[in-house]
Amino acid sequence: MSKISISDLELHYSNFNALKNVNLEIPEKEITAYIGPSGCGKSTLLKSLNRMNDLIEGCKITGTVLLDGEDIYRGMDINLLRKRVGMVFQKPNPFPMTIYDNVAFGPRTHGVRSKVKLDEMVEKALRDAAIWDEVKDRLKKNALGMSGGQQQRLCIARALAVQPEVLLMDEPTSALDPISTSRIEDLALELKKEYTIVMVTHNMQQAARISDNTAFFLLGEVVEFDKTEELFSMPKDKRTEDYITGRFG
Ligand SMILES: Nc1ncnc2c1ncn2[C@@H]1O[C@H](COP(=O)(O)OP(=O)(O)OP(=O)(O)O)[C@@H](O)[C@H]1O
Repeated sequence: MSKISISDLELHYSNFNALKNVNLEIPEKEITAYIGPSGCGKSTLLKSLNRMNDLIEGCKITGTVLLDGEDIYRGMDINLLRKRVGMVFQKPNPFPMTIYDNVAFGPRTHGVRSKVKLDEMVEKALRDAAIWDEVKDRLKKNALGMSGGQQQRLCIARALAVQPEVLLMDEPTSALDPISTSRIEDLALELKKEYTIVMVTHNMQQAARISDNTAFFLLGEVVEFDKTEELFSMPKDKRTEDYITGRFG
C-alpha cells in the first residue's frame, strides 16, 4: 500500500520548470531512493513531500501529494504535516545546545512538558537512532562537540523524537566517512520496520544496497521507477541503463 501518492506534480521556481509531471507511489515501511545527476530535481521532489518549498519565493506547485489519502497541499495543517513527515539533511545540523535539548526540542514544541515523559522520549529516540550508548553519559554536553557521524545520528534522533511516520533523508551520508556511512545505512534498514523512508543519494551503490524502490530522475522528470533490483539489473529505459552503467554525464 502507498504511504505517499504523488500525481501530476509540476513545480516551477519562477520560470524554471524543476519538476515535470511526476507520478510516484511511495510504499509504506520501505526505503525509496531517488537517484540521478546533479540538478535533476531529486531534492526538490523530496522537499515537496513536507512542503519545504512553500517558503521559497516564486515557487509554484500543481498536482497532488497524498499522505495516507489526505492532500498535503489542501487543508492539511503544515505543523502537523512536518510532525508526520520528518527530514534529515545532507550536512548534520544539530542546534547549538545540549544533546538532550536537541532531541527534546520537537516534543517540547509540541507541548510535552513532563520531565519524566521527555526523558523517556529522548532515550527512545536516541536508542532508535543507534546512538544512545555513545551519548547516555554526556546528554548535558553540547551537541557540537560530537563527531560528524554522531551528529548525523543525533539529527536522526531529533527527527524521530516527534514520532513521525515518514523520514525524508537528503543525501544523509554525503558528508560522512565510510564507517559512519555504513552505520547510517544499517540504521535506515532498521528504521524501515517502523517508518517509511525516502532518500536522495548520489551514491548508486548505496541505493542498490539499501533501497527497496528506486526512481531515476533526469531534467525534472522521473524516467523510471521500479523495484531497486529490477531497475539496476534490467533497466527498461536506455537513459537509465546509460546512467547506472556510468556511460552518462
Ligand atoms: N530555490 C531555488 N530557486 C531556483 N531554482 C532552484 C531552487 N532550488 C533548486 N533550483 C533548481 O532546480 C533544479 C533542481 O534542483 P534540485 O536541488 O532539486 O536538484 P538535485 O537533483 O537534488 O541536485 P543535487 O543532486 O545537485 O542536489 C536545479 O536546476 C536547481 O538549480
